[in-house]
Amino acid sequence: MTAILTTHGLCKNYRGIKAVQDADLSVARGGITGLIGPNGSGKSTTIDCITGFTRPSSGKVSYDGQDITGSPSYGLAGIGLVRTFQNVRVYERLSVMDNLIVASQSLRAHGWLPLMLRSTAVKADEKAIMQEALSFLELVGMAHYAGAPAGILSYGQRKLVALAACLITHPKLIVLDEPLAGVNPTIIRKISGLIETLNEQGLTFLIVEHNVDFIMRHCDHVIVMEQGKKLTEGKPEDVRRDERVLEAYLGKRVGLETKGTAYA
Ligand SMILES: Nc1ncnc2c1ncn2[C@@H]1O[C@H](COP(=O)(O)OP(=O)(O)OP(=O)(O)O)[C@@H](O)[C@H]1O
Repeated sequence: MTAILTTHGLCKNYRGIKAVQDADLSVARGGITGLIGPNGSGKSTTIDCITGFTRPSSGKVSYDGQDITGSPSYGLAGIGLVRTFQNVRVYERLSVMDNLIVASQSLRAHGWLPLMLRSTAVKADEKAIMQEALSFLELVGMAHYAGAPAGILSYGQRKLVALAACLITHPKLIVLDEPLAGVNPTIIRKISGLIETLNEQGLTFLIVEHNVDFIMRHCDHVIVMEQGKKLTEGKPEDVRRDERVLEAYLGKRVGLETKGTAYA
């Protein structure tokens, strides 16, 4: 498989802290790549650099044949690179439907005059967006909340809406930052199923997640970070057995398969 995203020599320093050091990473187009590592190993900083939420200190990020190093996040959504957050973000006072419409509208440009006059093109566009938003809410199982304020949703439900808000931008690559953290087993199963279904439809995923069982089951490639550097990468079954990973991630005497997780 060819790479949709690569980093070369990626570094990010925060004053004295080398959060990411010389990381060469690759995400295969059409695959599900997992990024794991102990707390503080640089996973979040890496995806922040990739998705334009922080500027790398040095190194290069390439996506879909373009150099996107340091590009702001809002520009990246327009070329199909979007992400979710560990601390899920929704507009609490807007309805669930409007949350998706805002995500969609950020990519559409009608110009101020057609918008002010609510031209036929704008009205037709609005109707199409609403239909599309509803279909994505149905996909994530949240259509019955379409008219409800997003502020009433549980943490797990917000994660589903945030995923739908990504999908309405028609991404090629979605970066998921700890999609399972803090959600119940039912929503974990829902999110797992959605990732599989969307991937079968051609969507590429890069997933940062502490739930190692989930990563091993769903990813076709796993990258392991330790202390800001790439420790190793490979197929889940190889990474699972790698002594360096066991040592770095969990301590020498504990195998990855023995770590208890909420994943069912
Ligand atoms: N804004 C910041 N300012 C200073 N140091 C930071 C900042 N962000 C991250 N760091 C440091 O960079 C290192 C890597 O942090 P990062 O959050 O990327 O790790 P992580 O692997 O995502 O950890 P976790 O799994 O706990 O979320 C840590 O030592 C962290 O304290």
